[in-house]
Amino acid sequence: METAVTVKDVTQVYVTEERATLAVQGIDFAIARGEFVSLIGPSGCGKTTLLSIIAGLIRPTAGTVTVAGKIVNGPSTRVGYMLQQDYLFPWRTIEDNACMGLEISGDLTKEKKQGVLHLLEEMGLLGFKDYYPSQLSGGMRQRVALVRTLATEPELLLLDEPFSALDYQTKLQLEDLVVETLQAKQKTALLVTHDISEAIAMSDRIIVLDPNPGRIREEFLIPEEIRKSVPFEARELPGFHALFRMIWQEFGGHEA
Ligand SMILES: Nc1ncnc2c1ncn2[C@@H]1O[C@H](COP(=O)(O)OP(=O)(O)OP(=O)(O)O)[C@@H](O)[C@H]1O
Repeated sequence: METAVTVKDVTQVYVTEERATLAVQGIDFAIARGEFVSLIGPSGCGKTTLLSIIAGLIRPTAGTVTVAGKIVNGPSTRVGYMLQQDYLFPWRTIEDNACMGLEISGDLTKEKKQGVLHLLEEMGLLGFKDYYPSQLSGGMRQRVALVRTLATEPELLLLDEPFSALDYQTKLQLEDLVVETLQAKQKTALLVTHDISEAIAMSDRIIVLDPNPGRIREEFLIPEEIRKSVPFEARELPGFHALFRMIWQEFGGHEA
């Protein structure tokens, strides 16, 4: 299987005037092309730190990351980032917001713009292309953020709790849409979430981190019957509940 991402012996120490914090230590994992991996673990175990390192936003104190065989040493269009907040510009239309990533990378050709319109259509947003963000619901705005992220055709999508600000029903709908879209486009994804159900329903594999310092504690491979179902239906399978209980017990029934 082709490797899309390698994280090799990554350690991050944050140094401030008051203290040095060992945020993550000796993190090693790889993600295959087209694989969907979730990172879960207690607050402060270094999930966002790891995503920021993989995105090239911060340089690790030690270790290396590669995406599509190239060492990450700064932000690049090979990596797309989707966050809890949509960060749409209120004064730009939906179409113009969706084109932002391409505009910033100086890549907004006629064909690429056509691609954005196609993505908006796939997300059921084409009829809203001339609207402004304030005229859309939270779920629709997150779909625009997804279009903006996919428009630059990244090799890897980093998803940092992109559904946590949405109501439960919208969150379930968006989970299905994201999984179906990423599978159809054979995209590689790394999701950070506090929601164990979301991680099981969406992923091929879950990496559990321990805090102080952040280290890999355990990995769970998601059984095929769950992987083959869309997240909403996966939640109904008996194997889903067994896995949920197992991971829940790993956390001692505490917050993930
Ligand atoms: N810029 C920074 N400067 C100093 N310390 C930091 C910085 N960013 C994170 N940390 C520390 O590094 C550790 C890991 O933080 P990080 O935000 O990566 O964890 P997390 O697992 O994403 O947390 P949460 O689930 O609460 O979002 C924490 O102890 C945090 O206080």
